[in-house]
Amino acid sequence: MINPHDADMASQPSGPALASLHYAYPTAIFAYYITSSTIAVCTLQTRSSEQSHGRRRVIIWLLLFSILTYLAQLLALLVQAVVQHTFPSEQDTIIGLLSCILVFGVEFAGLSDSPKPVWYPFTGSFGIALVFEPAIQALSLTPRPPGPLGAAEFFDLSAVAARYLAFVMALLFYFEGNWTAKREKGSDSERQSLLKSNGQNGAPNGGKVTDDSADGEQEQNGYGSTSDDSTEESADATKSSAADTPESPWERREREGREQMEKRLKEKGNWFTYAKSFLVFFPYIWPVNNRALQTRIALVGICLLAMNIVNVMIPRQLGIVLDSLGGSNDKNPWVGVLVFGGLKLVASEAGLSLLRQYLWIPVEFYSYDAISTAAYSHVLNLSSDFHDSKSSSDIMMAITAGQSISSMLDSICFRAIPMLIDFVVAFIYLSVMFGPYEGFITIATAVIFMYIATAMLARLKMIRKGEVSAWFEEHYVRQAGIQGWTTVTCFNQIGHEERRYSTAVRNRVAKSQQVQLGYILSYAFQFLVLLCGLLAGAFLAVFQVTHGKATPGDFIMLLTYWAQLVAPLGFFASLGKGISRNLISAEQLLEIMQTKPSIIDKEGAPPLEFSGGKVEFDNVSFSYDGKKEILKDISFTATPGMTVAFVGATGAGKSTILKILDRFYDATKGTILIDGQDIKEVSLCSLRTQIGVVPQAPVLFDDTVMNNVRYAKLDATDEEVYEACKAASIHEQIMGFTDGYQTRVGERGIKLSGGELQRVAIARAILKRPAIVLLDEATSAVDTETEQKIQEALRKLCEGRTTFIVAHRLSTIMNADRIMVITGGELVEQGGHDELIRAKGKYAELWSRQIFAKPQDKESATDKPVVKGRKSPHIVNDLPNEVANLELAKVKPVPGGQVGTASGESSGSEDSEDSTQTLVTPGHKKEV
Ligand SMILES: Nc1ncnc2c1ncn2[C@@H]1O[C@H](COP(=O)(O)OP(=O)(O)OP(=O)(O)O)[C@@H](O)[C@H]1O
Repeated sequence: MINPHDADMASQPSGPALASLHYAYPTAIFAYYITSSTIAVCTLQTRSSEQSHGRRRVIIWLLLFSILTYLAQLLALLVQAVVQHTFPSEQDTIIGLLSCILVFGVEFAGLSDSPKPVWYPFTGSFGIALVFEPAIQALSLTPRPPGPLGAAEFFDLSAVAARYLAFVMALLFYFEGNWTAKREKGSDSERQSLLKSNGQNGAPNGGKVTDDSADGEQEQNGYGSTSDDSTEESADATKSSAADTPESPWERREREGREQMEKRLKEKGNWFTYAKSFLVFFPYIWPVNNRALQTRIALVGICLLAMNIVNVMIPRQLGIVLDSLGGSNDKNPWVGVLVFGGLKLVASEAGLSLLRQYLWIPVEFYSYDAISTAAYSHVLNLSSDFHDSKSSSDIMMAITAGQSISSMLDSICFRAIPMLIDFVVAFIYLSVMFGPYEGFITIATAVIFMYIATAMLARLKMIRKGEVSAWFEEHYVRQAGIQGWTTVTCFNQIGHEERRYSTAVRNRVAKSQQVQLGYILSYAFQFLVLLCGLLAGAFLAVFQVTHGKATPGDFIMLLTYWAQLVAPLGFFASLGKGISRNLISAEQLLEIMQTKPSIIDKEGAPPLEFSGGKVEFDNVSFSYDGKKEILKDISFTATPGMTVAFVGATGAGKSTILKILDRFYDATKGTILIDGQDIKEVSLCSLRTQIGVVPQAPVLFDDTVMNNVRYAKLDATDEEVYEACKAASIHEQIMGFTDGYQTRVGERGIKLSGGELQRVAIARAILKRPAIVLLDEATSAVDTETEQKIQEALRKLCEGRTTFIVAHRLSTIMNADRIMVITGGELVEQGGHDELIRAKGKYAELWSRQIFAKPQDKESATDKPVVKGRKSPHIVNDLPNEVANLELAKVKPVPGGQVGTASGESSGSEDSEDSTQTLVTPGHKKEV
């Protein structure tokens, strides 16, 4: 039975003070929670929160209990209203209770989701509740006539008291948990042995697994940190399978980007300063000196604002039309429909949206153009240390990441910001139309929706990762089967490949189905949240209409507005994920843009003034990584026109000398002078203009022979190119190609033979007419005639020029003006061939080892395929028989005919440092 006094209470409207408290209470909690959580996230407190709280689970239960008390109060009020047919006049009480359920529901979800939360957003909310709850209760009882409490009043009061107690207990448990944790920490450190226990970081419990909380969350210390097999087995299957599968290149890139982002985020300390580092891109996004584009951007902004206004006007107009049809207003419905049609047109893809996109096109391409070209130019200007440390595919991916910055801005400017404005407008408009709670319901529903949608997306992450791995696996198996078709067929393994592929496809399909199911469930749940919000809003609107405070048209307006507002919410929920993915890509580009080239011109560096080409190395040392010295105190002088050959074991540092001479790297100690000028003091461009390089494995562009040769001098005439090719003894051969000089050479010059490739590279160097030539001499197996042609071409290239050769052929070494023997980065000997032989040192040793080696089997070499880009053997004895005999004559034969034995046995080990042969070097018998 309902007490007549209770009925009085139910129908009695709240006073203005109580009503405002009903409004203010959830609003204050919500505002505090959102603000403090945002601060915690932005200042990275959520990341550094390492401690799990011992009483977290109890506090979650207490919070749930409080939510249930709100629900109980709400139900009691509704039952009372239905039974007494006094549909509640206390709208502020009902909406207040609904809002409290929503707000504390969000907190409940937040607390349950994070095992190690930042606490102040929660404890602060409980504190605020402790102030508001008694105030509201006191005000609601004040106008009450004296007498015993009715059943409803008693129930209400009990619910509030129980909730109050729950909040107090939650706070007490929180402080008690903190205090216990502190005390345990203190006593642990007191009990801790002065001597560290066996490398376990002094773990006081001897490494035992501790259950540190009532939650049962385990923190593993010491020995216990080794994972238990049984636990692993029972772990989430998806997780373990994801951990087992090897990382795909895509996953690696994602992981590295994420790690990079987290690292920088930690360094910056919070999201604000982190975001500031992206200001590097500002000039590429904002057309700094372009008024026309700036005007377009301003017009786009106006379009967006206009769109926000139209978004309110459409539902409002629909309401007006409906009211005019129902007679609630005297407006002409025909005109109303026409206006409605006009507004719809403006809002459509043929209206403002068209105008906005039209205006935006040049701006969008401006930023693509600016970012892409700036990134590409920056990468090209970076030095060898950068290019040697990054894979080309990673660099290319990073350059295309410019696109993600544009799309991130697109999402933020054209979708996120307009949506936020829409919500603020909706909040204000609905608050004015239907009272503040209608607005509040809108905002609260949107926030809860996004919270839930984001949480669900995060839960789907692991399954999605599995799907991507399965997709890569499928792709890999398919590609391997098709690429290796010949092998598959030769070994009769078509059946095996078919089975392998079908397993991969089935695995991928299973994973995709899981993801799909996850999405469907997530959408269903999100829809339910929106439905709850809509019902709450509609309930309030119906209340207003039935009480004559609003028209049916307003109700229709609300429904239309609601539908319009919530439609893009799905996008908003995934915005965070999209932005973080774009940030990861942008991070990779940012890292490159922040890398400074290590080899740069000094300010106002003059050009190199060439006068002959004298090169001096003065105590030059070098290290690639700053730790291991690759070159140690190298000093020598090469006079103009001299040919210097570097010999030494593989990895001795010969090529490195050429690299620092061409300033691909700078010497870490000492100076390099060209014609008396320090190469670090002159401009890089002028230095490289004077130097011509022929690498051991030349790389050509996938272009015509003509364009490849002309690359050395872009304005060279055809005649000049022909001349260079003639000098390089390749002209005739090129003329024999199907398209002559217009023949395309294929990727990296794949369609040319080894000898042709080398001579095209030499022709290119000849066309450049360098003053100094750097040659990493190749020893590809080519036929005698080609080899002679190459030698001839090289002779023409080096004629009269200071030349440095990393020499692999005995003939080159012996013909050099000066031979430099490099061992372990040190210049151990230098001098002419005969001089060094007489010195009986390291060179004599190397030389004698090779001179007894069987010369290349030149007949069979003609048929050998040339392996391009392969490191050549250390030194090759390419001497013609007569010269070899002459050289051999320099060696005194020893009794026993050891010479003949050595030459016969060493054919396969010319470059082997370890081969032990009994050899005779000038003057003495030696074991090598
Ligand atoms: N970019 C690099 N970064 C780090 N170390 C490098 C780099 N290039 C070469 N090195 C190391 O420097 C040492 C000298 O290399 P370098 O290429 O100069 O030897 P080399 O005498 O020319 O050998 P080879 O005759 O086989 O070409 C080697 O140990 C090599 O591993």
